[in-house]
Amino acid sequence: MSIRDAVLANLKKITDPVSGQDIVSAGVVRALNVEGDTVRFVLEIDPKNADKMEPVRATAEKAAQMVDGVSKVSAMLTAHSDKAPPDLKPKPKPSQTGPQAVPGVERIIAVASGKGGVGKSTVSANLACALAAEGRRVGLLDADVYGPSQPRMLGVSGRPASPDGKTILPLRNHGVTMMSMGLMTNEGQAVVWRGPMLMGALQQMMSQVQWGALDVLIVDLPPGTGDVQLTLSQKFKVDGAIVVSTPQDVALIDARKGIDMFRQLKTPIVGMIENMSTHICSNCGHEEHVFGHGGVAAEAAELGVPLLGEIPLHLDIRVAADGGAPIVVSKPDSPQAEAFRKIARDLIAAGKA
Ligand SMILES: Nc1ncnc2c1ncn2[C@@H]1O[C@H](COP(=O)(O)OP(=O)(O)OP(=O)(O)O)[C@@H](O)[C@H]1O
Repeated sequence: MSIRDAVLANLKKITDPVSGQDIVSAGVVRALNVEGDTVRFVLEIDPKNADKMEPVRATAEKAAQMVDGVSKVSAMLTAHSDKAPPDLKPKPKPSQTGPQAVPGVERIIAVASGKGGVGKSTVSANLACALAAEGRRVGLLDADVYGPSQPRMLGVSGRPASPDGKTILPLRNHGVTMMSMGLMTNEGQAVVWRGPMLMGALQQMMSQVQWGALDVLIVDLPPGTGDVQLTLSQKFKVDGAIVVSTPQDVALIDARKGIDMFRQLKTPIVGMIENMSTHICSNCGHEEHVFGHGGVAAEAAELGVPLLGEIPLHLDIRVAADGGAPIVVSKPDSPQAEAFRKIARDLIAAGKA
């Protein structure tokens, strides 16, 4: 186990007195940095809890110190307000054209799929939580207006507040700051989203939601190659796209269309993920390939894009997502969670997330 993983494992044993979760899952541990035998991290807290959190800081420092190979630890408390992170967005100049960065957001990664139902939202939720567990500041925008699923997957309910009528306060769980376009409409009300409306809503999500400072904003796109994909890539500087596919031919044909679209839009392709790869029976351990296996690896090789990982088809992944705590949070040590966590670690190591 690396020093970083061992430190994270020790920090996970400490409870955040505010949320009741462990301090890593609660997103309190930030900017964990290991250099040789020196470990540094910050605990991001609401300033009004400073007194309560000082003993937690001292315990966290000791916990990191216990790890073999660590000789120096620096843990600091930094102020953060869950309710209203500082608005880091200067008003855009009217003369600005072309794709823009979102101030305060270091990178935007789009998660796309050619075909619906291949597990794009499940992958987005697990990647977001896995990156947060590694200490990254992560935002997740559910841009799937036709079937928003992130509130359920991340276990958040309620509607986002807008105290001043201008800014929108996102929701937060498992260390991930989340906003869903589906939450902007009335529950149970079918909405026909037309192109201009979608464009307006997406821009509103980027510029009016108080994301705070983020290392990475993951955008869970609707399936296919429609208006949301176009608007996102044309209006905002998208640093990379991940295309999720199952191994079947029908899904792969659509995944190829997705990759073509991003290439035309000049959005760098981070890679492909095969979801619902091998299935291992939870009763007998028998391995079978429900949708085939390796189809995405072959397609990725043909298209010249990296294969980021293969996620097994496993009942626990669905049950966890339906239960509001993705598998990387509810069973972080399972092989299923490890498949997601490895992708997250590789993305960080490659400077992509
Ligand atoms: N690896 C997996 N193992 C088991 N179940 C999975 C896996 N990936 C996704 N699922 C399940 O498949 C269903 C569809 O997944 P999900 O909603 O993530 O797909 P999607 O591609 O985002 O769909 P849509 O196109 O409708 O937005 C969900 O019930 C989810 O829990």
